[in-house]
Amino acid sequence: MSDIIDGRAMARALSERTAQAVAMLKAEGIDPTLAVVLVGGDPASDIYVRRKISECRKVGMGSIERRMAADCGEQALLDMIDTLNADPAVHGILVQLPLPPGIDAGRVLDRIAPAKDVDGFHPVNVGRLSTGSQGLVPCTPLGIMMLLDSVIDDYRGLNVVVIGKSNIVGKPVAMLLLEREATVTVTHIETRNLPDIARAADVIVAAAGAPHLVRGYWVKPGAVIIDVGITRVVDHDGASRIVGDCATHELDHAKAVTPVPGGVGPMTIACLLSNTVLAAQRSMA
Ligand SMILES: Nc1nc2c(c(=O)[nH]1)N[C@@H](CN(C=O)c1ccc(C(=O)N[C@@H](CCC(=O)O)C(=O)O)cc1)CN2
Repeated sequence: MSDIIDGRAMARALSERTAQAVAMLKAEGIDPTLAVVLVGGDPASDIYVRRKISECRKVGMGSIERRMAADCGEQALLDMIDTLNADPAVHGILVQLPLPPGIDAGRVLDRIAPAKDVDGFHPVNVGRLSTGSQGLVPCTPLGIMMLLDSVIDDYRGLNVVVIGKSNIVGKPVAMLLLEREATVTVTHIETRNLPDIARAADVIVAAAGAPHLVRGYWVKPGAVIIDVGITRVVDHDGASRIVGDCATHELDHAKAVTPVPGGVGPMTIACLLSNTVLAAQRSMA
């Protein structure tokens, strides 16, 4: 039977440490504050934004919520970001993704001041991550590394297969793993013989957004499996539930797996708060 890596418990522990760091900053006269921008009315994004604001409150962090209509226009959004960039009371800025059609996400993310880019998506932070220098690291990959650290001491020479080459998860997590001297293979939609490649892995990070893509026979005994997928499916009886990228019920021979829900997802928001504390601490310097 494989171990289940409890993302909820780890996120709670991280948030407790963040709450302590927030209290220390406040004692020094800094009130760490996160600005969250939501454009349009995507229901899932609305839930994530509410959760981010409520988690800020729980750790004693300040938050600013800015909601804009889907048709607000790119320039209005860029102006909003300029205002938040210039506000010394704001330490972290996040624009919830995806953005509505007609708004260029690249231009929007480029506009956020790198020192306040707590999502770590700005090209300056992407560059810092790829050169192993100090920047802000994207939240989901940061959370994945913390989950992996709970079961792996030494990554040197381990074969890691990352499934999915997104800018938010696949590419940055590959960079973090390379930094630890793992041997990293990033696969994507055009990759041939994916099951064979996966079967050679000591660690699989499945971030394809394809429900139950990773089957039991893809996984070698003792491998560690990180499931990043979150897809809502509707059962025969009409009830909806969330499933990951891995057929977890076939993975008893793995060493450890992350559940969906309750694995990587909760770490994303906890890491967002810890990145905001980091940005606030750096702003003091
Ligand atoms: N600007 C950003 N946009 C998006 C990001 C991001 O990191 N920055 N990531 C995702 C959405 N996301 C946070 O924004 C996010 C997704 C899922 C979860 C989560 O806790 N999921 C739960 C299950 C879902 C549920 O119960 O509704 C879990 O896995 O246990 C948190 C945050 C895209 N956009």
